[in-house]
Amino acid sequence: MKITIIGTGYVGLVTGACLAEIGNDVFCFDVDERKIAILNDGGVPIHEPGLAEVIARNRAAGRIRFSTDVDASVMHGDVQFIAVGTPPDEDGSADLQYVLAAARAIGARMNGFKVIVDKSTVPVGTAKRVSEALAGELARRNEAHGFSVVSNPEFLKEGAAVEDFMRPDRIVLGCDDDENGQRARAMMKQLYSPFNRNHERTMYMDVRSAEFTKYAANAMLATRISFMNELANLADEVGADIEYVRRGIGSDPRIGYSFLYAGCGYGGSCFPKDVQALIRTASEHGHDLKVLNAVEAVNERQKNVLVDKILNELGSDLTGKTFAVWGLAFKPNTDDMREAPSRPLIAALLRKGASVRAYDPVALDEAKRVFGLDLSGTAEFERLSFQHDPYEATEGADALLIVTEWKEFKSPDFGRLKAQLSAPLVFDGRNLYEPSEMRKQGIKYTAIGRGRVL
Ligand SMILES: NC(=O)C1=CN([C@@H]2O[C@H](COP(=O)(O)OP(=O)(O)OC[C@H]3O[C@@H](n4cnc5c(N)ncnc54)[C@H](O)[C@@H]3O)[C@@H](O)[C@H]2O)C=CC1
Ligand SMILES: O=C(O)[C@H]1O[C@H](OP(=O)(O)OP(=O)(O)OC[C@H]2O[C@@H](n3ccc(=O)[nH]c3=O)[C@H](O)[C@@H]2O)[C@H](O)[C@@H](O)[C@@H]1O
Repeated sequence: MKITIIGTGYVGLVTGACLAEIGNDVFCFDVDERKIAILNDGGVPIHEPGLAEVIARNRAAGRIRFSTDVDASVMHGDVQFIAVGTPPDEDGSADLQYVLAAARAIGARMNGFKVIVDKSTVPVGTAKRVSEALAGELARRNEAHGFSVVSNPEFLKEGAAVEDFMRPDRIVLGCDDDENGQRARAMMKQLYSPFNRNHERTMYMDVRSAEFTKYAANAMLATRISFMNELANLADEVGADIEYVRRGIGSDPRIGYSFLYAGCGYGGSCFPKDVQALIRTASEHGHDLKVLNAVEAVNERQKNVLVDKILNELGSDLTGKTFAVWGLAFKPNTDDMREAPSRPLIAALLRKGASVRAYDPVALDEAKRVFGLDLSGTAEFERLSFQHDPYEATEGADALLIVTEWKEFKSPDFGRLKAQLSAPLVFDGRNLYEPSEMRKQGIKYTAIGRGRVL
């Protein structure tokens, strides 16, 4: 099938590459000339395991190409995926300007039946607005081509995006009931049939329910995390260990083990913005989503939990102290720094007078860029440095802080750490180590919700 992908970010690029991998003819369009130039030079602008290989294979086979040519992109695809960003607006609602710009670009050029797929995460009612934008452009041109807008939200996780796309838990398709909607549904069914393998994973529903499903999924996952973080803070107070509690409740299949890890808060480009957007949608309909408001508030507080523990241990003036920070990306296996808990943590330490030496296996360039945007020109920025080796960061530091659970941090050389740190202090925002083992190593270890064993 001929597919156009509009927006070559995390979702668009993975969608395009994976659809090419199963034999489709894919045209990836972006307005960002820099990204397209990198892709046309054989590079990949983001770090996503396995993606470079899939792109290289399909480029060599002639099944995927990258361009900033909007006319060619609209001409190419019978199916046009909109995978542009939907960042939060000032009031927390999803900013739809890029989605609607993409819709208008299609409407201004289409010359035959098209299926337009909303892949971006968009609030209930957006497909209707996309339809109106397309119809408006067609009316302006005095042309009447058929089209249908399908909602096909994406559930992939960064760091495992290719794997998630190729082996989805489910494919949600929201289609209209009219003739064009049925035609679109048949095309989408054919497009996704290779992913269904042994049983049908595709779920058909109306467009609004599909749009809502995406927000409900992210809101539920964020809720589990904030719930566990709140209990972890209580565990610290009452002298229980949240790791035992996690295992104890996860074994109940009605609860399950996934997404029960307490930590220093959830980040990323999606949970924070999608929780906010759902709260905003609700308030537009006169509803106050009490649970989700609490989920967000708990997460905001949780991003400070490591700073609180440090101040508790070292006192409120951190002038002259140096902290090594391991892990900057919002989660492992990505270079994405959007809403990363490392950002407010490092900013707070710098504000308190400390120096920070930061290390991340892949996010250093992106970290330099975002901290430059956040802090450049300030006195604090002078006290922030980036290291290319984890032990360069810890040499002579007053404490080590762990913010992202990269695999390479799971089994460090504790002897070396202890010898390097000016005092053997580790503050772990991701509960990577066994407290009893740390005690044996002679390291003072503070984690999240592990009060009983400390
Ligand atoms: N990042 C993730 O893990 C997931 C993201 N999503 C959703 O998918 C959407 C995209 O997210 P990301 O891929 O992370 O965003 P991104 O920011 O990585 O990429 C968006 C791309 O769209 C391009 N773009 C903007 N306006 C355009 C236009 N008019 N025409 C062509 N290209 C345009 C930008 O230049 C950029 O390259 C968002 O709605 C997000 O919530 C959904 C599931 C997972
Ligand atoms: O809509 C989206 O963009 C995506 O958002 C999340 O994916 P992602 O943001 O890539 O990463 P997650 O693995 O969900 O982690 C999000 C944050 O939660 C934190 N987290 C996760 C799990 C956990 O148990 N505890 C916890 O603190 C992570 O450290 C990270 O900061 C969802 O998991 C995807 O299904 C969804 O498609």
